Amino acid sequence: MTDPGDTPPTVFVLFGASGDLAARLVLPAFFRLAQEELLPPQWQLIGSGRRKLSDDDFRAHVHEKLTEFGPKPDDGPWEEFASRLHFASDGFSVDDPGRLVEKVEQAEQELGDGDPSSVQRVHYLGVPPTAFGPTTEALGAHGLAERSRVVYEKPFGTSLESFRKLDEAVHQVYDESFVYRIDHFLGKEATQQLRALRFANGLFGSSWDRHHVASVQIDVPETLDVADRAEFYDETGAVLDMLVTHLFQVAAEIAMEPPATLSSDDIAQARADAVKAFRPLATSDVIRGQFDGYRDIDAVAEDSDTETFVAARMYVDTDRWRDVPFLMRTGKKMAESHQKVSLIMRDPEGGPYCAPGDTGNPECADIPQRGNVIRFDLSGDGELGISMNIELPGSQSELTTQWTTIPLHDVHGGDPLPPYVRLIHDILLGDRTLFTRPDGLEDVWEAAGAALDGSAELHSYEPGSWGPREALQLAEPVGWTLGDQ
Ligand SMILES: NC(=O)C1=CN([C@@H]2O[C@H](COP(=O)(O)OP(=O)(O)OC[C@H]3O[C@@H](n4cnc5c(N)ncnc54)[C@H](OP(=O)(O)O)[C@@H]3O)[C@@H](O)[C@H]2O)C=CC1
Ligand SMILES: O=C1O[C@H](COP(=O)(O)O)[C@@H](O)[C@H](O)[C@H]1O
Repeated sequence: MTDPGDTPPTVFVLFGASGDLAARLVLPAFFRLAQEELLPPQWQLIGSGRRKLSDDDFRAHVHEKLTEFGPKPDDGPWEEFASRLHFASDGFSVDDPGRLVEKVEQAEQELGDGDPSSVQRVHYLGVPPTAFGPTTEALGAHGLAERSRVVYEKPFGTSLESFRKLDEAVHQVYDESFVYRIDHFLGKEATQQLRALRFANGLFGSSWDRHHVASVQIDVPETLDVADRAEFYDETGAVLDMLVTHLFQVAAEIAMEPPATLSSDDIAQARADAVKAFRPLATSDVIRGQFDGYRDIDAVAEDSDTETFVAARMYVDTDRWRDVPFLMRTGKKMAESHQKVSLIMRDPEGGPYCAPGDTGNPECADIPQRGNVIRFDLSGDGELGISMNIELPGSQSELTTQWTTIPLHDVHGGDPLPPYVRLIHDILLGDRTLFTRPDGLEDVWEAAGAALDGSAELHSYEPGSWGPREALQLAEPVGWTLGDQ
């Protein structure tokens, strides 16, 4: 991580500071950054909300949430951290800025060492998506957009139309270079490894195409329920919550052509170009599912047809990936929780070994199915894995599949960080590499095709299963590498 020592004094405004995202992800990330000494030398955080809270009330709230979600305040430096927390009550809108403008001015007087205009502002919109537009407009109207970066949570739009409307509203106030749209899967440690493994290793870079890869799988089953956020979930569903956001961005990281450099512009451009090449999903390429019992949850409509599961088979229309299925799957209340990205390598041809059932050479010896896989585990600190077919040591002549793994927390000298810690650090330093751009997002809606247009049938599935049976057929002939293939 880059030393933040040169970062100017910073006022960080957290809209939605009393909400769930702030409690579970943003405030813990801030505290971790303080622990790692990765915050600017001079900073203050102002929570913003419609309720009335004093600074001390807010500090008590943050203490309670850190105690619940970690890192624990007792691990320090809590007192120092708490002294930099403030709260601006009474909301923030074009008509009424509440207490926010005066709180920001006060912070800038304290931080600016006689020059408040030397203080940079970061506005983090941890509010419901419907509040993105009005809050941005209010930032412009009350002069708080000056000297600032603005951060949007996902989803940034729920359709092409709402995306364009929001994008226009944001650009009325902000130049694109100051806008940071979060997709936290891009901030995961193992996602960074996709680029490193491929572009820094000739062995893998030369295999990264349709000649060597039979199928790409981005598999994110979750055992998680939705009962504690049912209202949000019933309006959103798995396609918007996960598929066209996180899974598509990871697919773009895999599918991208080599960027000219590692600059943030080149990488974001490569990712955006990859999304542009996604072929719109056809109805036969999408399986939507809903777990049995979903409609009995409070706050879920009795006749809800929101999907809690989606599997999709996408093709990327570039010469590199022609005819290689990108299989994506995610759902709630499934059998197991994983976040695994796998490149399943093609079986060898023309030699003494071949795939089971290969009729070309009746003499050849069978190799294990899906024996050669490059895998990225995005969960937790992340892990890389490669499976190979090797000769079983001993007297018998037999192949077996063996995995070799690199858990990222074991890498000597490394210090894996949770995605929100990494992303907030990048925002403070002005590095936009891991954030989405409007050109990349606009094409997402086109690619979503049948996943969003309502043409894909809704199947039911048993809680604790791997989803509807139909999703298994989607992955044939290679099959999913997880679960009951
Ligand atoms: N929770 C999560 O795990 C994740 C959330 N997100 C995204 O983060 C954002 C916030 O999510 P979450 O914290 O769960 O949501 P919440 O419903 O908890 O809302 C956050 C806060 O925003 C304020 N708020 C609510 N409605 C409005 C409004 N109309 N205008 C202004 N402020 C409002 C409320 O504070 P007050 O009443 O004090 O004003 C509330 O506490 C959303 O965009 C969500 O999609 C993204 C990934 C994960
Ligand atoms: O954004 C979201 O992501 C989580 C899964 O990601 P994790 O890294 O927090 O495990 C998902 O459960 C949630 O539904 C979705 O909104």
